[in-house]
Amino acid sequence: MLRRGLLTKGLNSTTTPLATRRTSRAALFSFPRVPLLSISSQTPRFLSSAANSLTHLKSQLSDPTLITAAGFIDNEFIATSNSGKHFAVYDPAKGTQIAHLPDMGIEETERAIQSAKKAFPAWSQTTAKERSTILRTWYNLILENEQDLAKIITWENGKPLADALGEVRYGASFFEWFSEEAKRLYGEVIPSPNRQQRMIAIRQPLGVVGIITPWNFPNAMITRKLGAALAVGCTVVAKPASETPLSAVALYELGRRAGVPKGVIGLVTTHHDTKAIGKHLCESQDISGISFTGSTAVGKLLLKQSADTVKKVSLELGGNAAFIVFEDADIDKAVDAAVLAKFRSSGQTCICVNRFYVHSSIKDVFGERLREKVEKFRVGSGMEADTTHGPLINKASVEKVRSHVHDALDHGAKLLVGGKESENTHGYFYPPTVLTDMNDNMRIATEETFGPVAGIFSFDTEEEVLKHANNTRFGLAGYFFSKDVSRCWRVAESLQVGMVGVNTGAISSEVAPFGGVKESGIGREGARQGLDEYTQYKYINMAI
Ligand SMILES: NC(=O)c1ccc[n+]([C@@H]2O[C@H](COP(=O)([O-])OP(=O)(O)OC[C@H]3O[C@@H](n4cnc5c(N)ncnc54)[C@H](O)[C@@H]3O)[C@@H](O)[C@H]2O)c1
Ligand SMILES: O=CCCC(=O)O
Repeated sequence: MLRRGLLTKGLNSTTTPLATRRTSRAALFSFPRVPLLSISSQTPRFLSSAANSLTHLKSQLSDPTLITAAGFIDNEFIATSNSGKHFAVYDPAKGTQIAHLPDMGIEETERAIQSAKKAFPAWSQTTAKERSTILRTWYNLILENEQDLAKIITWENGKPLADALGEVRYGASFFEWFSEEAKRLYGEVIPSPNRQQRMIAIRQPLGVVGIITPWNFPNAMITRKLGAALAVGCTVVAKPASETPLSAVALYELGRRAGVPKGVIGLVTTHHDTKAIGKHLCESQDISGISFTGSTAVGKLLLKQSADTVKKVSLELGGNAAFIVFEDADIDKAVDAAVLAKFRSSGQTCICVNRFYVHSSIKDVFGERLREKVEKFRVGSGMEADTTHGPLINKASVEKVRSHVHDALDHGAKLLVGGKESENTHGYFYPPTVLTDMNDNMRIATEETFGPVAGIFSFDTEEEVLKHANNTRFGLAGYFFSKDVSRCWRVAESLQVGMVGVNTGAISSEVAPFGGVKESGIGREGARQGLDEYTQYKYINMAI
């Protein structure tokens, strides 16, 4: 399952570091080694090492101009911050620095806001067809550059190249979808109760919106928001995660080429000033809406910070998905879906399963078949062709996953596979792990692990499992397997979540409303509902 420098102690131990054991293909993507230092200890020599890495990355692309270590304000790439500070971006498969981006602050954010504010009147008055054409052109450019965009995702996020390519296409699908939906922003003609009045409701763009995105889908989480915002005529100031800003910059370069007018899209890159910039976006009277994807804790903070200016806030937050396998399920299909729904992006998606509930009569066979599948995973650098699962994003993520596994074992869980880390890896890896005999006293029962750990709980009745599945403040996604049609309706309607997969582990699509209930969020992305987050109704009463 684990290989090269990642081999698990006790399974197949080795002392050779990953970096020295690359395949020839992977060697194409190896970077000069740069010592790990904290950002505050950066020196010019240090910056130049990262610049070398960046030059090396560029040389691997068909179009090197897609990578720029810069933010984007007023249609210009800005490579230095006002403070002169930079922050580092790491390759999570090696733990080495690959780029330094300008660590922007309030001043640059305000400049981006003012630029977007200035651009709003003209952009909001373009026709739907004009906006649609620009989005469609941008979509085509993304597909033309999909291989390069995928490499950039893998470099900074770590996911396997094939998954990164999947993300690029998924991300592009939001531009395609919203280029079409732009033309269908229909209002309503309301049958008037008064013969002397005619009533209509039109839909108008909010204005300038602030967008904050996470690192787990560095491309698609931006396009899902940008596509909808631009389609209705909003202008945008976006702040990508500091772990993965290069994907955002590459998208912006393609947006510039697609003809997005000056000021319509701004991009502020930051690490140190993340909190201050988030607060500034929320409190600015020139920002009319906030759209955030990330953790529930930060989402709550942004919601509070937006209260004083009464902003429309759209939140796509954390989850704690249950995956229920009833006694009448097709077990093989359930196991295949479990692999996808749990281990996609090494467990780092918001809709990843956090708790498996398997009927007690099939718990052992389900666990055994899942173990067999997981043992076949190939964990390693996302750049290597046979890698099925990449690293986690950073050290803190590995520590959280480790603590969840230790906590489960301390409370009586049994390890079916994984759980033992290599001492020889340079990146942020955790071995895909399956635990059984889980119980409610374990942290995994209530906290989102956001990593490659499947914990199997057992149950006996439908009533009991629904109670457990819904016993959480999260409500993003839920999955279940059953062949009983009545039960399928019953359970789908009873799960307290925004999205349900019935006999499937793959639910994401640009045409479907993505979002959660309870503390998993407010609002929907994708689908026609995705436009609602960026528009408001205006009622017009016309006396005749
Ligand atoms: N519901 C969804 O669609 C969805 C999608 C992806 C990720 N997520 C959730 O995101 C979490 C993982 O992502 P993460 O660790 O990057 O989340 P995070 O909340 O730490 O970061 C998300 C973004 O918010 C920024 N940020 C952090 N603190 C901030 C602050 N005080 N003010 C303003 N911005 C701030 C980060 O820089 C990043 O850009 C998980 O909980 C996952 O479930 C949800
Ligand atoms: O991580 C959250 C988004 C995942 C998806 O859109 O499928």
